[in-house]
Amino acid sequence: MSGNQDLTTLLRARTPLLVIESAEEGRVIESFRHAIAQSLRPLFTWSITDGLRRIDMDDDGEHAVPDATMTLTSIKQRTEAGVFLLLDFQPYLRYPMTLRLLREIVLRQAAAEHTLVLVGSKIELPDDLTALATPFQMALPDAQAMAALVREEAFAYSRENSGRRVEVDADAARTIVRNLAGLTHADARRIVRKLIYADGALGPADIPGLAQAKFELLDRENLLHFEYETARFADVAGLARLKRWIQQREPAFVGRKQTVRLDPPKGILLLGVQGCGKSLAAKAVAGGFGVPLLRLDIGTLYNKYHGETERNLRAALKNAEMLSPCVLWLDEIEKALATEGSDDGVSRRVLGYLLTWMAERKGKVFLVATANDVSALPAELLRKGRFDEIFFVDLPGPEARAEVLRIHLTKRELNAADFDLDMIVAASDGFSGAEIEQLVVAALYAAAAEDRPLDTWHLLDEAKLTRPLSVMMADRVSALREWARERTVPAD
Ligand SMILES: Nc1ncnc2c1ncn2[C@@H]1O[C@H](COP(=O)(O)OP(=O)(O)OP(=O)(O)O)[C@@H](O)[C@H]1O
Repeated sequence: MSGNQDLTTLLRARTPLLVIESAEEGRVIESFRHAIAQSLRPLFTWSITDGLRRIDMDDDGEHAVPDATMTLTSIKQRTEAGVFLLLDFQPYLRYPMTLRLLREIVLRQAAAEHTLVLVGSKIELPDDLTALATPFQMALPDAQAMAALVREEAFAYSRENSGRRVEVDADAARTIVRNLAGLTHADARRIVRKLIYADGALGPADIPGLAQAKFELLDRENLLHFEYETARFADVAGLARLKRWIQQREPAFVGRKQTVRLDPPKGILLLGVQGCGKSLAAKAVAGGFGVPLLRLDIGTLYNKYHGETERNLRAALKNAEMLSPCVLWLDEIEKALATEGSDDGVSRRVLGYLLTWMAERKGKVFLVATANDVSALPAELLRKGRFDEIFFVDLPGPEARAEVLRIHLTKRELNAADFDLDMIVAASDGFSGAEIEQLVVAALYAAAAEDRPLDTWHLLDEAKLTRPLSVMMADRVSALREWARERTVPAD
């Protein structure tokens, strides 16, 4: 359960034991102060430092000593039913006497209908108590509360800086408020303060920093990778159709106002020959949408957390939703989802969960799955409607090869016009983008060894020495192309 309304209901119902996992103790206490007004019961807090204190009215100064057992005994003896917030009580849950007293109070073996509330960042109950406890989740702040929090922080900055006003870009501020969703008050406040105090302004330049800070807060278990480097489409040679597809969908994905209502795009599968730019394209999709890129390596989830794959997948996808709008990249999806083999049905359950999530996800999470080996991909994943489109990323044709050369020469501060690109393009037939890049890298070493500037001949010599994958694994590549012809759309 969550929300202040629900809390009032739980107190009215005289729920005997509530468990609240939250690091925001102050907010929990405040919520109870509000909720208690209608329940007509006295409200107490207990902590090891202050003992038991009444907080809904002036304290009577009659504090029980901080000892946990004595406190519970005194609660048990009270005839007037009260609500008791036990702060950081976890360490005492290992003592038999404490547990017995808790159970007696909760089971109303005492006369009064008390409500005990365990509050702490992490609370693990013994089985006996779990059955008697009601977990309660504090409501996260809504957009209105986030906007108020941003205003408060801007005001605080101004007060501390001799009245200097924070420069606020209205559009960026709206995006910031939207992107704070999913954070607690304390975390959101920390981030906003950092953004404001960095330069006394809130503007578009703060949005990537916000995504990164939010990622660091949410993905504490390192289930996802935040890809700091997203590519620009200009860094990717070829793939014209894929680029056009993304550009057409960008307004609908980011939610820009349009005359016609378009369904937001959900995701694509990039299948293709190794080294032809699938990973690069995934990065460029995030760059094209102007949102962060998160990579989920399902294969690592299996190895890293043996026996907890499904729980972690669920947590990773939830984190991605909290970080939306974003692109979620599932790399080498076939390795994780191959349902043949003996892993006790884990991959089948993982696939099932992923398919359900794809169909029902709420946040703006655009999925980019990449795969090399179609034979290992489960048929369910390829069924119509799962992805918006399945693109095939083939070996680059002559024009795309020239572009790959231009991109990688320019990256190394060389002028592509100084080279005979036509000759190199002809000599690199069947090369992948990665192999062409390697050509440039190796030729540069050869030129450096001769102490001469790089020229066309260095590149041609290296091309002669290269045996591309498409030759070494000709059968596999042609089988993949054959398969793709009928079932996919060419990315170029
Ligand atoms: N179309 C391209 N344009 C520019 N560079 C490219 C292109 N294709 C590949 N490259 C270069 O090759 C590198 C490796 O390519 P990338 O990892 O994107 O291929 P991939 O298809 O994902 O390969 P794999 O299936 O092995 O993961 C890229 O980082 C980039 O430098």
